[in-house]
Amino acid sequence: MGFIGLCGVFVALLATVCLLLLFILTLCWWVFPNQTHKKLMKCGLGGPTPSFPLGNIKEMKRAKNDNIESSLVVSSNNNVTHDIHSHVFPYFSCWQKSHGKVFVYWLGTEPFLYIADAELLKKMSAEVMAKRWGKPSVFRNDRDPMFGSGLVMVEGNDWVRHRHIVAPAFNPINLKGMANMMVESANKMIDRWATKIKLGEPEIDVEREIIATAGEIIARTSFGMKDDNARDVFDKLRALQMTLFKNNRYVGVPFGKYFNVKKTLEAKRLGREIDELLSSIIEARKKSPQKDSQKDLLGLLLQENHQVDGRLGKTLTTREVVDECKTFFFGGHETTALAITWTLLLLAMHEDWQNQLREEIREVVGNSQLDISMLAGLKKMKWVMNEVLRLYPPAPNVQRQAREDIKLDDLTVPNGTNLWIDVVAMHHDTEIWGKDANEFRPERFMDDVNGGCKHNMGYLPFGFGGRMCVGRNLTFMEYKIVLTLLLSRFSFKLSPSYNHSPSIMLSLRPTHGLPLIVQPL
Ligand code: HEM
Repeated sequence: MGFIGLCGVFVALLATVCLLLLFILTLCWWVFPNQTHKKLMKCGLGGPTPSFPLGNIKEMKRAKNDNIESSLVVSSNNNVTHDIHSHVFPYFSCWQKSHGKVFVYWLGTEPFLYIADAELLKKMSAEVMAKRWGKPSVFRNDRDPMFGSGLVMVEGNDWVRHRHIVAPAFNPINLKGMANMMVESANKMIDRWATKIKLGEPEIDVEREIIATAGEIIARTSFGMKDDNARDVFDKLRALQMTLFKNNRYVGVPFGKYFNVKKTLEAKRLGREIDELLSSIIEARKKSPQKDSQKDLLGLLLQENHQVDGRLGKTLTTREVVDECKTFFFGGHETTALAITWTLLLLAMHEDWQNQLREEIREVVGNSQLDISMLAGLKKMKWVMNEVLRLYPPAPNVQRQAREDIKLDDLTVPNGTNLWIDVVAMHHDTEIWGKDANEFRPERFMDDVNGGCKHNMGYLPFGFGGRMCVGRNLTFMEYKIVLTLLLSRFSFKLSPSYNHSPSIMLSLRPTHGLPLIVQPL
């Protein structure tokens, strides 16, 4: 065969490969997603019309940008409103008006079943056990540098294995050993604030301060912060979070990651460096003669791993332990910090509750040193926490992906369907909470763990079913320790410069920080 003949064969081969690729992409981006969409529409569901390749992202971004600069102040008494759903999820709130509490919308080429209906969720979780749920592949890929194959993202039997090893580390007896680390980090922050106040600067951005402190606490409780390697990991984890979430994102859009190649590559580099540093910390720990005396989560994971070593399917590899450490950091610090931050906003607005909590602290702790056994006595503080997590849930949504067809009465959710559960909408729904759903009333939790909600799936700050948050005991402890120390030293007032504009950046946070006027007692 001559040169021209060879070229012809090569061109024909290339054309075949291109056609095949085009065929596969058409199937993945158009045919399969539209089949799912049609099946859901046949069950009577509606939703906004998508366009290719962005789906409904354009409308979502437009609505979000319109809201970001606006503030939710009720002008009469300069008070803020807690009716935040239409502000943080303006697109969902708008689509709910036309399509109800369950509808289909699209992120890029991925249809999502939107759910703000507690009853439907109850039926689904009764039908599908934790192990049989998946997590949307688009989010698993997008958040790979943060969570890898950590507990938040793993599925099936791997999830069961990880959960069996990770959950015992968070039992209250193990957590006791971490209380001192929390007290030390909180006291460092308190000293910083006291110095600022002495210098005549009583206005403090408590959000920034508390996120930094909670980051330090989670790093210390997860993998220790004794050496430079650990500090380096901590700095890089924070940088990774900024890189991933300050970036304009196009999740679900074909090649969306590459719209900002620089940021994507930076995230990959940081992810790689963090993995290497954490691996070296873990290997050093395994060889350390004092490894059993280190009471952080990593020490407990390695012990747990060691105890069951040899039994099939019950151990984590070093790679998996790395991913769990990252998962604790990303899943645990900002969520807890935001629970404390929103609490300080609400206490600054409700001086009566600030005083009630201070009184309770006086009764329970008195002049003694704060001891972990006292925390259970802080009952009103628990009601306040529950109410804050209802009004401002740091984890504002939960996602799932069906791994099989799910049949519920008239609705069939096809295998592969992504689900988006809108926790903010459910927590503010007057149909299940009553007319005062948007008011701060901690006493609703006095005699009822569900806060008087008419539906037991209407309150989901820590998720639901077997995948319920594994770190919630750690949060309860940290919340009570930090708040007790803060309320014992300072009083809080809202600064006139506060602009109430909650927004979603993975978690639900105050867009412009939380400046408070802090005074020593
Ligand atoms: C206020 C604080 C917190 C909130 C609001 C929160 C919220 C949640 C929610 C909603 C889920 C369920 C996600 C889903 O079903 O897809 C979850 C799961 C999880 N959380 Fe938390 N979390 C908090 C604190 C923590 C802490 C302190 C840690 C660890 C240090 C942690 C680690 C995890 C892990 C590993 C999972 C995955 C559990 C599983 O899938 O089996 N969280 N969290």
